[in-house]
Amino acid sequence: MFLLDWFYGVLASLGLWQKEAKILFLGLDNSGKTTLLFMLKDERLVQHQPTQYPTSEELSIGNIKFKAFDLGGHQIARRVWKDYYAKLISLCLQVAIIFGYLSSSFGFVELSLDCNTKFLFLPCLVVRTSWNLDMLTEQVLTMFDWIAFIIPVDAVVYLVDAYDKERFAESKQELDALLADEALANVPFLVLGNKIDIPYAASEEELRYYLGLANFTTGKGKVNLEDSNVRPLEVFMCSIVRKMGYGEGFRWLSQYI
Ligand SMILES: Nc1nc2c(ncn2[C@@H]2O[C@H](COP(=O)(O)OP(=O)(O)OP(=O)(O)O)[C@@H](O)[C@H]2O)c(=O)[nH]1
Ligand SMILES: [Mg+2]
Repeated sequence: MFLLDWFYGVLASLGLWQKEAKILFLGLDNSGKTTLLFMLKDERLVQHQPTQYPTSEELSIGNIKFKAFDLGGHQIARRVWKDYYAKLISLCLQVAIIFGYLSSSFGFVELSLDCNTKFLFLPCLVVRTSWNLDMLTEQVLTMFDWIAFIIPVDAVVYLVDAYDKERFAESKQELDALLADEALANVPFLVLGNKIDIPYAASEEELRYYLGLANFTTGKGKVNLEDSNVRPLEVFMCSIVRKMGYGEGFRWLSQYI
């Protein structure tokens, strides 16, 4: 009961109570994505190795669902960011191959189709002879993973290490690419300037300036953007290790999810 109250408290305080959301945590390596994910999950500070593979955490109690995807921020991981919000074509191929495998396994192709159509199913027949049951199971599981991933993204939380000024240009480049991507058009962006506990970390104004967001943020507090066709975008400064700042950011974000 205590645990339930606690979870309810954390999610309610972040404005995520009774919401079902898919949120991507993006940002350069070392910006604090995994630290934030686990802070939200366990309210504990844990030292993590750099994330090598995409991970997701789902907090679900009653009708609260909050699924966060941490895709890692190093160079190679960044290449798959796009995959995780636009895997539709690959998924269609995957479904076609599995359908082909199953239909050819049941003799459907041999029995009911004419010669020309059978030719189209040739790749499926090749797959059938080269796959075993384990491979099929693996493909089906992968397919379910992908289905989870292509469910449209509700929000992006983009983390920036506010102390690492030398990497602001690199971070801006990645952020610009995300903001320009059609697949994420109109998706709300919460930009978190993290690590403000470190002396000489950038101020909010500096960060807005270096990320080129000075004239693009849409306003803190309750701002109704429903009819304006403007993407909600705002910068909040935070320190995950001190548990400060990101709560306001999530509360702001929750009004657009
Ligand atoms: N001082 C300070 N350090 C932080 C803060 N948040 C995270 N860190 C540290 O920053 C480092 C990187 O944190 P991670 O959460 O692993 O970063 P990441 O974005 O997941 O990095 P990749 O997995 O490589 O993409 C760790 O040493 C954290 O302890 C913060 O608020 N303040
Ligand atoms: Mg990580």
